[in-house]
Amino acid sequence: MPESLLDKLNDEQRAAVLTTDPHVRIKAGPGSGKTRVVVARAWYLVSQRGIDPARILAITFTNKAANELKERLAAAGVGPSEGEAGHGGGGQVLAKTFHGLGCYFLRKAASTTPGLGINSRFRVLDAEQSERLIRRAIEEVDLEQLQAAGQGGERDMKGRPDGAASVTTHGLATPLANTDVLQLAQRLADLFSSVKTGMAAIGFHDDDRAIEEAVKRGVDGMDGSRGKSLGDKPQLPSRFESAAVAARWYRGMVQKYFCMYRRLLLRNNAVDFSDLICLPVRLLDQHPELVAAWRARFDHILVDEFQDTDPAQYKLVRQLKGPTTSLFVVGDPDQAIYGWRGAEVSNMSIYLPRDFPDTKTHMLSINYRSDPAIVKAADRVLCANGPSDLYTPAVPARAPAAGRGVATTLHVYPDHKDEAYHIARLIRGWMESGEMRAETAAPAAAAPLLAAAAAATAATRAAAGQRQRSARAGAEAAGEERGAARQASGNPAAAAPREPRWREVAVLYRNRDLSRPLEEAFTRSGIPFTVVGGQPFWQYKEIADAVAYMHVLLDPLRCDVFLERIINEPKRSVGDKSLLSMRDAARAAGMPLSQLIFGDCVRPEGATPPPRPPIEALPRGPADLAALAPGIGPDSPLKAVKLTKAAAQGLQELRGLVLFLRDEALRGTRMGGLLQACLTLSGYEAVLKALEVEGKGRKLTAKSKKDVSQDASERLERLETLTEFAGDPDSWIADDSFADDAGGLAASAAAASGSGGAAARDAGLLGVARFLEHAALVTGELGDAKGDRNAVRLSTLHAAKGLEFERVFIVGLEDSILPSPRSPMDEERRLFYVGLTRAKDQLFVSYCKVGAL
Ligand SMILES: Nc1ncnc2c1ncn2[C@@H]1O[C@H](COP(=O)(O)OP(=O)(O)OP(=O)(O)O)[C@@H](O)[C@H]1O
Repeated sequence: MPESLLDKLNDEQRAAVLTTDPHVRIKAGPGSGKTRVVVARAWYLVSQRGIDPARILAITFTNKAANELKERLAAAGVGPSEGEAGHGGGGQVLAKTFHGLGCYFLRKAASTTPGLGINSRFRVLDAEQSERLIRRAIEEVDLEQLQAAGQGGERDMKGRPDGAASVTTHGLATPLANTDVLQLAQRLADLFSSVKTGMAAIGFHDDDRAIEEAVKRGVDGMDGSRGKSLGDKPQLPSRFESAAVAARWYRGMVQKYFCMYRRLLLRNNAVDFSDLICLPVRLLDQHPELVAAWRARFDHILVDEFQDTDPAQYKLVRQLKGPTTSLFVVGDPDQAIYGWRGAEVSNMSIYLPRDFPDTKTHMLSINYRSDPAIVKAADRVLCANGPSDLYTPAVPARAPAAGRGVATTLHVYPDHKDEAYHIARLIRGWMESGEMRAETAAPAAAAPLLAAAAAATAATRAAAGQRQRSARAGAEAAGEERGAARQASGNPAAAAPREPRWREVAVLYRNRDLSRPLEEAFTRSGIPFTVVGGQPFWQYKEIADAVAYMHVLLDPLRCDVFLERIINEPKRSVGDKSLLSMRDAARAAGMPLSQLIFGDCVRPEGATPPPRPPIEALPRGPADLAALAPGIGPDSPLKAVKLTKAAAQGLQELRGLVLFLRDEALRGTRMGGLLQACLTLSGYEAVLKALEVEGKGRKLTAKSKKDVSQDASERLERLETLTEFAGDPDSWIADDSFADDAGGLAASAAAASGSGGAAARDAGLLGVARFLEHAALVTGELGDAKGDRNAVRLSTLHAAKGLEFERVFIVGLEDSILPSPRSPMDEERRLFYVGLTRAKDQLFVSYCKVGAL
């Protein structure tokens, strides 16, 4: 393989790979072999130029791309072999996403750099967790303002005067319902991210002036270029005399929320996704010794999908790049589709050649993927964006496909239901006619497997909430397979059907809403499908709850955002009123809520836990837990909190649970075991099991058609998937940032394993920390957990980036949908271009006369 790697490149690709220029920019059109070039470059540097692999840093945009890169490097002999931790030590290329790299950097830096406010066991909050914390920040600011205004008395859950949720500022009270807090938090999440990125990019990190300025820029940026307006913001007081005053007020509030949010992050020993880039940038700005150490580490930095970098990411690359480090970036400005989240295509088109004037540009223009008609159609869409320096017309490598019909067609339908129905019919037709079936018949023994595959597809669909219907459809599909096979021949050996290639078909759309009619039509037609970019697995409530329990277990004294999530989940009588009283007590005592609750009962990290009780004394459920924790001491501020008897009992059970599980972790119990024990002992599983039995025939809500029992069994299924996953560390430890420096966790895990032996990689608190890091870093990318099922892909255009399919449908080409009025037209064209160029053989684009769903 290694010798032939260069032989597999075309002239353009080879010239790029073999370059000796220090700064190289590769403009790679769709289907032109970007990944092939990055892999070949790393291989070439190591095997032909004798570079130590550990002196190469490869940065990708998604975990999927990072994994693919690592696999291909391993296959080419320059990556970690199977089972090895890919941490870049021991002569391995360090291949990370930007966020993975930031996390790796911060874990190392947090233990040696004072003043960061987090330790090296910091946790990474995913988008949903950050939003939760922002909601808490809004509530805290609100409360501070109320207290400053001298308003007390009865309060609701958020500490506001009962029944009158309000944001009070400068004497102006504005009704702000809980739904508005939710909305505001969503908007602030985007805004805070752009504020942080802005501050990092210009090198202002901490002082109030810098924050004020960055907030102003962020707010103004949202108003203009991102298509949102101040008027969009929830419940702006109507009595401001002018828009300018309203804007000033809003900025002032945003700044307060921002500062409070940062305080809460530290209190939770947490960073959010933007921090993973912005904190390393800040540390490198402020600590020249870190810059020197990191720059000395790499001779070569390779960056994939460079067009999607934001200003802070680009700055990080420059900070890590020493004067003699070579920079090799690959990207396609014509596929830049993330402007809405801060990506700057100018990093590739303008700033790189400006910052490194000797930058050499290579063009990869040969498209190996698509039929020439598709290449031509896509190019025409792009040309409408006007001239660009880095544009070269794509050259199709393939000849037009013979006998496959027209490569590109436009369809018009009356409405989206009809559109979905016709697409389903077409796809079924292809499979039934044998046109899209595997070339060779599956071996006879595989027939049951085929049925299993169809049923498995249906079962996976169940995870998205359509279990019974899909299962029926899957079973029908499988039945049809068997029927067709029986008919085909009386010979049992020849009865094996050729497998339909469902996975080679994709339906792409601009908005997620458009998947609904498609899902319905496909379910009715028995077409196995998977929704990419649907609800990510990690964001299902029960999964997020289980993860929150593990966070509490890992760091029980700094975990408020997770503790509040599970304090009454499952119900243990610790309701809103109790929580509010405890929050007050914690505030008065100047400590986090988590410390108030667990401060006197959990053992610190390095402590030796008592021996495990004999089997008969082990707890079996919530009722056994209370006795495990010591009673609340007379000096504890918790003692003064007035709780009902039931709430006090519930709290004591939670204390017992956390103490027990943490002791188990300190004894070296492995991650999968801890998770299972938590779900059993907390009663979480039992509650769902009871609902599964008792909820038959009851609807979840008046509106929802879903049955309580069905919902419970789907949740249980997902929890089962999670525990299985947790019990298989190879699937989540490959690339964690604890590899070199576990901040004491490795030592405690080793100690826990006893007799000086090496602890399992997933043992104890280190195992928990590794698991949680994986969960946080992949959380946004897991719409379609594995992506390897044989099913039609339903996907947003954004989520289809980097993928390819034989036949692609792009639906909903209507003015209000694609192009979206909320995004600049040139970016919408690029998005369309990305969609078009996913197709290898056939492309179907459609719009409806009545666009509304
Ligand atoms: N030199 C080559 N000879 C033959 N096939 C090639 C060559 N280079 C790339 N390919 C094939 O072209 C296809 C597209 O490559 P790849 O997926 O790397 O494209 P890409 O540049 O990442 O595309 P996009 O940006 O559209 O996602 C792959 O199937 C790949 O194997």
